[in-house]
Amino acid sequence: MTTTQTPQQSLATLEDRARARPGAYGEHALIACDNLVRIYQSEGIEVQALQGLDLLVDPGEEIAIVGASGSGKSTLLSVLSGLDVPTAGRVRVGPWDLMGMSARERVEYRRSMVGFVWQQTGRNLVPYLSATENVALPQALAGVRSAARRQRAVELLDALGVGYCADRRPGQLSGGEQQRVAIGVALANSPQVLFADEPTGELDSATSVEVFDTLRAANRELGVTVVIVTHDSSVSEHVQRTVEIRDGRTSSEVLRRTHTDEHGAEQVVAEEYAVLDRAGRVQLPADYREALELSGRVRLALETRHVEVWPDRPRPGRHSSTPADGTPQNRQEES
Ligand SMILES: Nc1ncnc2c1ncn2[C@@H]1O[C@H](COP(=O)(O)OP(=O)(O)OP(=O)(O)O)[C@@H](O)[C@H]1O
Repeated sequence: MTTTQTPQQSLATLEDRARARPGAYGEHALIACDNLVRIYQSEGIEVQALQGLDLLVDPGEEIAIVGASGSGKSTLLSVLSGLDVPTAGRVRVGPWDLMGMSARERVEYRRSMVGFVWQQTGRNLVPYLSATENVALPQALAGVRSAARRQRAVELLDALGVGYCADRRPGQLSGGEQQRVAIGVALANSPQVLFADEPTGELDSATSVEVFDTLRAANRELGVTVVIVTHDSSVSEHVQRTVEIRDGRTSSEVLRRTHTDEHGAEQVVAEEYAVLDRAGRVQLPADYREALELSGRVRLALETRHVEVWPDRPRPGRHSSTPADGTPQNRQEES
């Protein structure tokens, strides 16, 4: 039997199908890195700094990106800040496609969409200007009128808890105060994203906590999405989400959330997740691999709600490599 569709029906069918189709990768994210590759050529040697990195950051998140030296953090930050273009992949921040920007668009992107705090305080602040004048400066470059920029500078410094520093120059501020004023400078032109590169690298741990608190205030009270890049893994105590980069790829995440127990007391729970990339690859943490001596080939078993990973170890007196303490149904056995 054949059915005939009216033009309206077929149009409705097409629309339904289009709506049911999965959206583009990361379409609701503010920052979407899709399979980013960055290859450096240095004296005939190729270095793959980013090796297919995927990362999504939602609007309003505060995240930290951590990783050992050489893992690719600075390369990723250079790409996201519009200073460098990846070799392959796609990267979008808000409406800006960072792969296809002209030089002029890059300047505009850096001026209006993103703000920066660098590790070296000298790079963030002009030494002969007061804190207020430092925060007013980027606004002047963006064409904001004098009275309005001064008012915003004062309000920003107050909101960040460093209003008392307003009339002091950087040389009259502690390292922590300088970085907190620098956060004000970064937020001067109301960017949607704040990138902080090792913002506490030159500070002791007590002062670092104050800077993290200020970044949190920027995130929670002013609604700015905050991305902190650091090699300091203790940062995960100060943010809700920590993404670890290993060998140029996102490898694991720590998520912190507040849990209320049966007595009404609030507890912070931190859970570690592995990251499954879009090709289905997952990196097992080193301590898991070492505990079970997992290496090379492993056996997978699909269970109703989880996947098991077994060492591929022969049992004494057997030819098969079925694990000694269970019989997983692997894919080969099922088919
Ligand atoms: N301009 C460049 N030319 C050649 N190789 C580079 C260049 N920049 C980075 N690399 C290499 O790319 C890899 C990733 O470097 P990257 O600086 O992104 O790592 P990182 O995690 O930021 O390290 P660190 O914490 O030490 O700054 C390293 O092997 C590095 O040597």
